[in-house]
Amino acid sequence: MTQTNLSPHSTTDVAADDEGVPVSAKIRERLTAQQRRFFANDNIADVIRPGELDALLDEVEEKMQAVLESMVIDTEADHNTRSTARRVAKMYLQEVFRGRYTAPPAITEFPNAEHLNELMIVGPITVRSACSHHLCPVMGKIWIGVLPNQNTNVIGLSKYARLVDWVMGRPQIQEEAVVQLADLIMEKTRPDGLAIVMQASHFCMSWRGVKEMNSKMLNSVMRGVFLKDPSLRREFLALIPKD
Ligand SMILES: Nc1nc2c(ncn2[C@@H]2O[C@H](COP(=O)(O)OP(=O)(O)OP(=O)(O)O)[C@@H](O)[C@H]2O)c(=O)[nH]1
Repeated sequence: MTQTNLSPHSTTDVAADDEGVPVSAKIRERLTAQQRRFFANDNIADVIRPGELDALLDEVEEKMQAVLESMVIDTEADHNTRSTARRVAKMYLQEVFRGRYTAPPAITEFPNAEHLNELMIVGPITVRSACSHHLCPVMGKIWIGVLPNQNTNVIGLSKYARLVDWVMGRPQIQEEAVVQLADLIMEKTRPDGLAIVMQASHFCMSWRGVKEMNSKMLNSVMRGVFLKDPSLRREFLALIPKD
């Protein structure tokens, strides 16, 4: 049996036979072969092989450097922008868009031993995201309401924040982000009902464009009993603090 001693993120275990092919092309090829979507708000962690994230970082840095050069910025002489391409590549891949490139957070599930069936609300959970259109920040908050049943898995409170962080750490549009989050929580916990409200400021509307400083987008998604029971929906909405 052969054994490798390579670390999970070593660049040296990227196959040598396809040297010269950009790592993004290799990853795209796998996604296409699986007939998988790879939109900005899709997670592609499972097709990224050990070492490839480091190679992707180098590739994005190189392309970002070309963007700075096309913007006629003298990154050699300008000490402030000398490492900007690397910083931006790291920011995209390892920070603000890491929800595309990393596996979902581990979620510890507990059986609903006490047969809890009362409404539970968690929030506000901070949202840090970016819009798919301009890659401008989207900053906001989310409230999640869960109506469990006897078979629902109970998950730790902090795990809701981890799931929000994972879904929002991708270029998103708000309407799709809440739906992705709802699908994920439904899949993980299988409650009788789920309600999510998100409120966010879109910097593409304040920093640029119409330069509207105070408007926010508010949207919600309701699943299961929240769709059928108006009084439960009202109870959830009434319990969310208005600030
Ligand atoms: N529905 C929706 N729209 C969004 C979201 N985030 C940003 N937008 C909008 O997406 C639109 C992109 O519009 P375009 O007309 O293609 O881009 P643009 O010419 O730069 O538009 P302006 O922002 O009006 O200058 C803008 O109106 C943004 O305000 C979101 O989460 N949901």
